[in-house]
Amino acid sequence: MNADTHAVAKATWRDLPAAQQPEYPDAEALRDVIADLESYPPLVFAGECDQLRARMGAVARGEAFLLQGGDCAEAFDAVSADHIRAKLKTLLQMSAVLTYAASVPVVKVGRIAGQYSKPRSKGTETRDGVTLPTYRGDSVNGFDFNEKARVPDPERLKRMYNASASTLNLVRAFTTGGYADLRQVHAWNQDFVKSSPSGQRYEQLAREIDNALNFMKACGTDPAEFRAVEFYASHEALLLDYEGALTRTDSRTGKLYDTSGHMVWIGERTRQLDHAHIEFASQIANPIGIKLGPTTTPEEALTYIERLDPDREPGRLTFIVRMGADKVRDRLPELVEKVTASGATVAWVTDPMHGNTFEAASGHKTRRFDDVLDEVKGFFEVHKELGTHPGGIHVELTGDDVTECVGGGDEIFVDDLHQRYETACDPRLNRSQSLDLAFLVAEMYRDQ
Ligand SMILES: O=C[C@H](O)[C@H](O)COP(=O)(O)O
Ligand SMILES: C=C(OP(=O)(O)O)C(=O)O
Repeated sequence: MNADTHAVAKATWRDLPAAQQPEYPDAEALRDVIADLESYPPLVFAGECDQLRARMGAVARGEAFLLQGGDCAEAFDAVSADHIRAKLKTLLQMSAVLTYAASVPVVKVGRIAGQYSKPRSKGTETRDGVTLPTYRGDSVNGFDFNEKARVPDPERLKRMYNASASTLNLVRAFTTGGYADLRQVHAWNQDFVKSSPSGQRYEQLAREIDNALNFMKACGTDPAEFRAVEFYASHEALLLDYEGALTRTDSRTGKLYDTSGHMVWIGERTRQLDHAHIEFASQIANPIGIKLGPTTTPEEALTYIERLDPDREPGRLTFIVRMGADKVRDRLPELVEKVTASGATVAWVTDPMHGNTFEAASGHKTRRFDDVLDEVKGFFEVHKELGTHPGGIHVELTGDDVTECVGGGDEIFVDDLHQRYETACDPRLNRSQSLDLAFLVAEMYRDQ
């Protein structure tokens, strides 16, 4: 990166309308924070973003599978070794199962170290006759329902930077320092299979993985890949003040990179073609995701390709489809057909969470495990029918035993939701539901 002055000279997105941005009461305080952020070191190196683009290229070509997952909204008070370890452990366990079943490399990407900002459906929230600005993530305002907490505070952008830096530091230590050893991860999976009520169903697959590992051990094979894993960080590029301040010119290539994370995505609520988020994404060289909801037209999808992947580089662009279990089989085929016919090679990934949210009678936002699974099934069916590659899954999950989504092998009932409902925004799969999903997706992948 260039040395001291990191500010991007021509930020073409700044003059365009941007949805979902906080209204800060003190513009000067915001300017000061942005100046500080611009002086901070990058959180990731541009070369790592290039490496992930190459890995995503393999996903787009059908030679690898993406596992992208983590919290809906990270929280500053959850930046602890226990939370980070549990989340990472769950992702590693899922990835071990998927790697074996898919027989292709699994690209591991966390919704982590930057996922602190939330787009919301409503600008305000009313409780007992009191109306306040909605909570927009710890990077913007406080979760507590009082006037002071809900005022957007630019100092929180610096806290997001620091929280992301310490999370990334621990993730790098865990993934390269021995914690992610495949034999250890497999032993955790064996424990899950033994102790989970639905575990018997997965015994066969777990035994096959065990045999494969024993065979390699007997052959004297002990590859370095068993002891460390490549793991990348991603988040929604929502707050353009923050993302812009961390966007730097790479001294090797002269290109711009958003150094707040390896991969960033543009959400369903901010993907307007003539708005700032798409323009921002078009300027940076990171691998980019775009969430595609059920109203996405093939023309829009083709325009995203024109704008974001003009060089048609596999790995540059990932379409993260979140249509809902009831719509994916109807709406996805036309998109995949037209994109494929255009000659572009994008990665297709399913987000089976965001189209399947509903409010339980208790008032908790929740999702049914069966709907999540059904959307993944629909996504696989569409790709099977069209002869294209179901490139991966993007899920909201936690390593903790929360009760936020209903169903799963270790079944959570609607009446259980209140017991450990801890998400700051949308409901996440808990550890056992996440592992159930991995085993079930592994079975689907094999059938494919
Ligand atoms: O995570 C996605 C969105 O931020 C979330 O679904 C918005 O939730 P809301 O509809 O309660 O605002
Ligand atoms: C806001 C999100 O999703 P979407 O843009 O698909 O609603 C998200 O993934 O956090």
